[in-house]
Amino acid sequence: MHDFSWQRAVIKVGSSLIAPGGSQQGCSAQYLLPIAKFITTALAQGKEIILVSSGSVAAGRASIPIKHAPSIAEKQAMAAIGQTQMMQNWARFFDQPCAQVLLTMDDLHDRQRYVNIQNTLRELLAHNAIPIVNENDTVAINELKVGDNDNLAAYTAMVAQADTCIICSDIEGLFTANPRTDKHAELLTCVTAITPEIKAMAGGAGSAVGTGGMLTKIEAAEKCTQTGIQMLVVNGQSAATFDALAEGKCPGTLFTPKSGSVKARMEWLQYTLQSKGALHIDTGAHAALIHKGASLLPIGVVSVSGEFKAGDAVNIVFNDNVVAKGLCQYDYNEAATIAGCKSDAISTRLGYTLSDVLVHRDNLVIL
Ligand SMILES: Nc1ncnc2c1ncn2[C@@H]1O[C@H](COP(=O)(O)OP(=O)(O)O)[C@@H](O)[C@H]1O
Ligand SMILES: N[C@@H](CCC(=O)OP(=O)(O)O)C(=O)O
Repeated sequence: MHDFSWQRAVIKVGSSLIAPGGSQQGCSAQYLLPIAKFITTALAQGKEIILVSSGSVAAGRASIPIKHAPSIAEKQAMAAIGQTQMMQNWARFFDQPCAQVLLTMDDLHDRQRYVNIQNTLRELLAHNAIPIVNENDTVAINELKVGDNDNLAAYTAMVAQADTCIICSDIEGLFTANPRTDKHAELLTCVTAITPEIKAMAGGAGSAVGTGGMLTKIEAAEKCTQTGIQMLVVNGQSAATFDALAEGKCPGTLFTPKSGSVKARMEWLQYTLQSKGALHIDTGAHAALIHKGASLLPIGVVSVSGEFKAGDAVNIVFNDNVVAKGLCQYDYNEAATIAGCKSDAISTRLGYTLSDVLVHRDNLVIL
């Protein structure tokens, strides 16, 4: 088993674990206790977790007993019923509040909404809530869908700036071929590059309730590892899996981040992304950014220039020198309105608060 360490993880739980009885029986707690115990212990150690939970359609299916293959509208109705059941199923395992976060691809594409999701997740983690993310199946049409929760977990890990994405499935990990159809298939314990050979190993879903099978897990691994996030595929049906994970061992397949990928993100921010404006800062803010590794608060900003939207890159300027670059949480008008004000006064000035900071440390590079 390969060792791994982590601080902020997305844990994705597939439909086969939420509704193991298939379409007849709906939600079940059968596999959730070891997962919940692992999460509770990790939270107590100061780690941070975001759940991506599938299962709304599979859970809701029991309440809409139809003999034919469900239409899109019928599936959306199943999701609407099953989503609340799935949330309740999780909630009974935690003392912490469980927070429902429903997303579509459209939300992830839109810069302002992307920043909003990021801020909400950050706030939920700061208040010890457990975000439980799923696709907003009741509203998403195919064109606006991520389509499967493996890729959704990868996107969530990116938005949440997690270092790890753990995919809990009904199988040990990635095998050289689908072990349900090939008895010679062998488990790969570590994948360091997503090559065409690796992609060719992946087949489709293994159960009636699963979506995408290993194919979508490989796509997710590609997204994660390219952005500096390690990804694991493990068997969520086995309690021993979570004992191993708690000891920092990967009992399934570990996909290691592409070398230089974290640096690449910063390089992208520094060199590729064009700055759309500037935040001019005072001495105190300059010292906080350079010496304390702090985020940029509005109180340290003396003036704002340029035309930018929330989520755009801006230069951070001190004494006419560009000292840093980062993604601004607010648009130009908002930033100009709150420049110089204390974070707790943002809502008085704007009528709302999107974030306490103008540029979060995670989205900032010192030049
Ligand atoms: N190369 C492979 N290695 C492991 N599993 C594979 C492979 N190719 C296809 N699969 C199938 O992928 C299934 C897991 O994906 P899926 O059915 O979508 O479940 P989940 O609900 O966990 O996402 C396995 O049960 C297995 O049948
Ligand atoms: N959003 C869907 C899950 C789609 C999905 O990817 O399912 P799975 O392959 O079980 O992770 C639902 O909640 O039913």
